[in-house]
Amino acid sequence: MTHLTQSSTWQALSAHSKNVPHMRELFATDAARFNKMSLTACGLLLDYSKNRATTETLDLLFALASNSQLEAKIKAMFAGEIINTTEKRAVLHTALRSTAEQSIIAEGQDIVPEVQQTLNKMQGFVSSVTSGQWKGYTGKAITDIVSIGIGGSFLGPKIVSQALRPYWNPELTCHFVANVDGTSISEKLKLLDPETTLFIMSSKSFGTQETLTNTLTAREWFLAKGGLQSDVAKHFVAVTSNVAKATDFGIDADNIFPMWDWVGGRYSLWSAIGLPIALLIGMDNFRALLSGAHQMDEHFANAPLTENMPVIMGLLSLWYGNFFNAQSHVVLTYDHYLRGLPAYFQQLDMESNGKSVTLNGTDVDYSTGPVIWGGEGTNGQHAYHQLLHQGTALIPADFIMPLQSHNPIGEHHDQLASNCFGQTQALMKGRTFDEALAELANSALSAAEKQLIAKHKVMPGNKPSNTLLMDKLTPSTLGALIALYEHRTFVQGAIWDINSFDQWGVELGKDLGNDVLARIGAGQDCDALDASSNALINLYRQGKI
Ligand SMILES: O=P(O)(O)OC[C@H]1O[C@](O)(CO)[C@@H](O)[C@@H]1O
Repeated sequence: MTHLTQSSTWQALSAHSKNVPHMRELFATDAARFNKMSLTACGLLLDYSKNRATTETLDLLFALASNSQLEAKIKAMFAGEIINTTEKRAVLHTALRSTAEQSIIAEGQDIVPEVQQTLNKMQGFVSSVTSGQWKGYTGKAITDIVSIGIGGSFLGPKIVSQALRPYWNPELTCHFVANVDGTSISEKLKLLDPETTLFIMSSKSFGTQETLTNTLTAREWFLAKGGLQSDVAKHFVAVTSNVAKATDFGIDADNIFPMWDWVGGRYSLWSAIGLPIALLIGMDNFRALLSGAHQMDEHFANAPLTENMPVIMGLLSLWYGNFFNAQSHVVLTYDHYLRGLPAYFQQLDMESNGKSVTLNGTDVDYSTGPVIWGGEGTNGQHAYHQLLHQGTALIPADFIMPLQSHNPIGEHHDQLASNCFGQTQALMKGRTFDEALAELANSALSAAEKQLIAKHKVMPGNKPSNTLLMDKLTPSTLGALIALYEHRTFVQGAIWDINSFDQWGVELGKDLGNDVLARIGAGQDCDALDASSNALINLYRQGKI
């Protein structure tokens, strides 16, 4: 057994998990439950009262956090210690949203000036493109941006841009290409005019197959459509920590925006990887996004554990994963602009906490990161919510909703909000057999049929949910919301004693993919691998089954 599962707090949580009353009872016996179990920070309100938690539960969870040295680990991250031990890197995405007055040391050097310089370079670029001063090769202003990148170099820019649609510059459109599937880039290129299109190649490593291939295709298209090699600099810029590789690739040195090893890919939207966002919403709004995230950083670093929003959310999710065998966690956004957020949180959390060994290499004997999934309310209510209400799996849920809509038409927002609050209530209360039977009292069914149908209508309830509210979706509240989930992921990784900042599991697939590519191109049938892989490669080479 690991130290964690051996600890008396873990054992106490395990015993306590069998004795928590149904949430109906918890609400019935405490009218002040919402007041006690909700908090506001950085423009967000978290209602965590609809959880299987009593004061004893929370005390034990906070003790677990303290015993795991969570506060010291938070300090170590903010201080730039090498907490990504397998890659020997500091983890300082928080420095990207620090104030210019701060001083943050990574590898012996204050990194704040570099961060500010890059923001200023972005500012100059954004103003040059949006003012029309930046011209394409025929002298026309840029109308279309194509952002090429994958993983964190795609999801952050795409989903944050989508979320901040009301703030877009109407003169610009942004397209996102990630997948190496030629269909993806082909369909985008069909819409574009090379004279007015600017490509942003985003790759921290500058070595990711998908991004390199898509950029080469974009460059070939540009040249085939009439652009000259000498015009490439007017239409291609790059964001990378590998400046040498980007220049070798042919990107003009002036058109390279730097990022750094101490920024993980899935935490990089705050760096120049966020350039597509900045172009669309303008630099003032981009800075407001950073500032919202910075406020959440301050809250996370300074609030006591018991009043710390990311800590509370991280602990409650761990509670269900480790003590109620919850294998997944659903994120439900009641705002069309936030429809991409579940996919963003999916990479953030699953790439970070999908780990099976502790920092010192011991196999874990507890569950780590759950499957994160979700979608947009109310659509999901007519699809997968059935399983949330009556399925056999316990799936804790986060409901996220702005109180004011950017599009306040008629009764739409009242209906959206009532669905959101109705769902959390239904999950919590459920419906008992007697209630179901009473509802059928006046129906024409026979007594036996009523008994049977009532059985099918029973909903156990006691299904946990958090509700996160904000006044309005703005760059600042969105920044705080995303930083909240980043830190929630950190809290869990810290307690599980895993490295939330590497991603070795992705590498084997990449290596074997490259090996298969070589075999496909080898000009002869493959017989060196397992029977299945050989057959699949050979069928692919023949082009028919
Ligand atoms: O920005 P890069 O280096 O192209 O990497 C893209 C993505 O690939 C990964 O390394 C692995 O999927 C992600 O963490 C990262 O965001």
